[in-house]
Amino acid sequence: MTNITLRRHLTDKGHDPDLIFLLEDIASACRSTAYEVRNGPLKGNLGLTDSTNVQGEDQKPLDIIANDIFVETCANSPRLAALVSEEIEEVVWLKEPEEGDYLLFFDPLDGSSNLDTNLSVGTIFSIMRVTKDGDRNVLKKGSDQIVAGYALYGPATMLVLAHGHGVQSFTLHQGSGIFRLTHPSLTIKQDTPEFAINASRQRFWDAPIQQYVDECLQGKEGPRGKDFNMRWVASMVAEVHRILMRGGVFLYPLDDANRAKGGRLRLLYEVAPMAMVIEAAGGAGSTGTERILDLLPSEPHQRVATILGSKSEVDYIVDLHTK
Ligand SMILES: O=P(O)(O)OC[C@H]1O[C@](O)(COP(=O)(O)O)[C@@H](O)[C@@H]1O
Ligand SMILES: [Mg+2]
Ligand SMILES: [Mg+2]
Repeated sequence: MTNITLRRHLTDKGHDPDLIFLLEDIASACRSTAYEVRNGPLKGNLGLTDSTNVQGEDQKPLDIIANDIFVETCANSPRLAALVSEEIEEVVWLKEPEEGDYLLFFDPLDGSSNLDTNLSVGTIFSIMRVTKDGDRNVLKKGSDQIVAGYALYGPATMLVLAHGHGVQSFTLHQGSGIFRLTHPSLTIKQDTPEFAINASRQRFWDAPIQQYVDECLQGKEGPRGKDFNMRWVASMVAEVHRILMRGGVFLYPLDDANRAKGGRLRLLYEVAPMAMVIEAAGGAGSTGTERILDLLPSEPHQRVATILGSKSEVDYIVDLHTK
């Protein structure tokens, strides 16, 4: 562990004090969420609530608790103009937007189907800027993000950030509650023998995904000439973190069962932030036909096909789509 705290790191990189203020609020919300997740079974916060979110998905008590923590903790950030959350249907405007103000996008609890089984979950977030006074447009490209990252609530709580200076990971020190820099420069291996996909959906996949997985499963005897390993945690934060640590590719493609909805994962607060982290670490993110960071959303909760991870593997899957 180094002695470099999150605040010191952000200050050393010369960020605007209002942005540091907002990032410290986000870190504080992640710390509180980690506490609630750890104590979920003791506080009776597992299982389901009676409510569903805007996407028609069942909400868990901790989805709502984490969302409330983020709204309460970040709403007073001086230059934060609006919040877009997976758990809130409408954009929450906090002030009249002025040029240079911030927009915060977040998935308060990602992978929440893992809560009842005590597996890793996380929070995903992204920050963009208001480009002119009075502009209430939150539908911006991923390439407009100025900071993106996630918190992983695993055996250790980690905060991973991409903010124009590579990718770093900070680990929450349980005693002091301070996030300390533990991984100063994360890069993703270009090549990987590991893929992640929910294989129970195989009958719905399009031909390029069928071919890709089929070739991986053939191993050394197949056209790829090497054996592949497979993992599926069903928690995107956990999968992306594994990919940052040891390489790999994550797929949640468009398929016959999710095509009408546009895919499974949400662009603005799940996929675009992860694509920014992955690209900043040297990886790639694509829908199969387009770079994720180039997509212009048409609504705040838009879903998108997702292929993220080691660059040569993502490129290989994109090639299969163009053939
Ligand atoms: O249950 P499935 O279909 O495997 O989907 C798992 C995916 O859904 C997610 O849980 C969606 O996120 P939420 O938990 O925020 O709804 C991802 O983290 C994960 O990759
Ligand atoms: Mg999610
Ligand atoms: Mg969620």
